[in-house]
Amino acid sequence: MRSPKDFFAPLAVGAPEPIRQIPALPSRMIHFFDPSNEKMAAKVPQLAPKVDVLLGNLEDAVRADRKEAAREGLVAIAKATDFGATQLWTRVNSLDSPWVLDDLITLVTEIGDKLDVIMVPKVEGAQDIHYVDRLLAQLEARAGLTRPLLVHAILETASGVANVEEIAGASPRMQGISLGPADLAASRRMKTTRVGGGHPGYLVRTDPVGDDLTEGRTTYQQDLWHYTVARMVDACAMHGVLPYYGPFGDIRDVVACEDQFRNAFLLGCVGAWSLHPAQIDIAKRVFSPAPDEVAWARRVIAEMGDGTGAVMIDGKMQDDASVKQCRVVAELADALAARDPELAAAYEEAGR
Ligand SMILES: CC(=O)SCCNC(=O)CCNC(=O)[C@H](O)C(C)(C)COP(=O)(O)OP(=O)(O)OC[C@H]1O[C@@H](n2cnc3c(N)ncnc32)[C@H](O)[C@@H]1OP(=O)(O)O
Ligand SMILES: CC(=O)C(=O)O
Ligand SMILES: [Mg+2]
Repeated sequence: MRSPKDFFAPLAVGAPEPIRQIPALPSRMIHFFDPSNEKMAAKVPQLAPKVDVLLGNLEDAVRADRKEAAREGLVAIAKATDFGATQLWTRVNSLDSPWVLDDLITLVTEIGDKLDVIMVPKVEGAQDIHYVDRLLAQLEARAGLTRPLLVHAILETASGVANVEEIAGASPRMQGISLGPADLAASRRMKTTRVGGGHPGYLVRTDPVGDDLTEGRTTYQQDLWHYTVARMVDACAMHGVLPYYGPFGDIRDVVACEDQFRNAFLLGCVGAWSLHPAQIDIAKRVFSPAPDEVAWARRVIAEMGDGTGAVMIDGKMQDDASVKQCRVVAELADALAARDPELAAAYEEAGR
């Protein structure tokens, strides 16, 4: 086991100092693109100002015979593009694949100064993060990087979920964790055939009235991902890293996508993946607190003064605990407004 003190020292001579706090940068949508797909790649410069995070995907959804092209495509795009305040992330291939070593060596060496976060798929436990942590330190030292790359784990195996707390705390590089519902469903041998979202068969039913077991019994669909998302949020909060909902594969169903993203937002997630341009605005809308909620939060904070004691506002009791929730909302709103002038104006207007 690593001593907590080791977290303050680089894992290779010449590597940058580990960071002590994960920056709370806006990351409402992690927008995936395949750098080997010319049509998608061509859209990157116009998408960059519209998203918080652009992610060049090298793993699943990139054909095996396009892996090298995707890696080289990402290097070329990163070198040629000014991303402004938008973060550039990548998802490398899984640690047991024939591609991941070259992914990491090439990307850190060629564009390590442009990349913010490396997403690692199919993380099973702290050992996977430790492996990546040391390798990144060696590569950073060799590339002369001055800023450490951060690591994001995808929670998409049964053992990953069982070990999520140790994964979240495995390295000072840990930036966040995303739910990976598709691989997770396969790993758990769930009987679904979808990428995220609900299932009409997963439900509860009200009791029968009299002897009729079929009529008049309302059913309520349940959320397949509630347990995992809630557990992931707790693990992330415990270790100061950020939780995300992952992908919603039914691109056409923008309504259910918004519902699933909102559940994750309310439970504590800071963002979700957008797989298609149609999902960008959904994530932006959902993961930006609503202007009336922000106005309310700011009002509670103002009326609570030093934040202690109890007051009544519009018939609702407020105390130290509710003001803390309001600060979460207000601080998120401030961070997003600093990046998004339209949102800043909407928050301003709602507060009048
Ligand atoms: C379980 C997981 O691992 S999820 C993560 C891995 N999966 C991914 O990354 C998937 C990324 N997305 C995609 O591959 C595509 O969006 C698909 C396959 C889902 C749909 O692609 P298409 O059938 O081309 O969608 P559609 O025809 O609606 O696309 C419209 C336009 O948007 C472009 N586009 C589609 N998705 C993206 C994207 N993610 N980023 C940028 N542009 C995109 C298309 O190239 C097309 O461009 P055009 O107008 O110049 O022809
Ligand atoms: C997100 C992802 O990789 C999955 O759902 O499998
Ligand atoms: Mg996966």
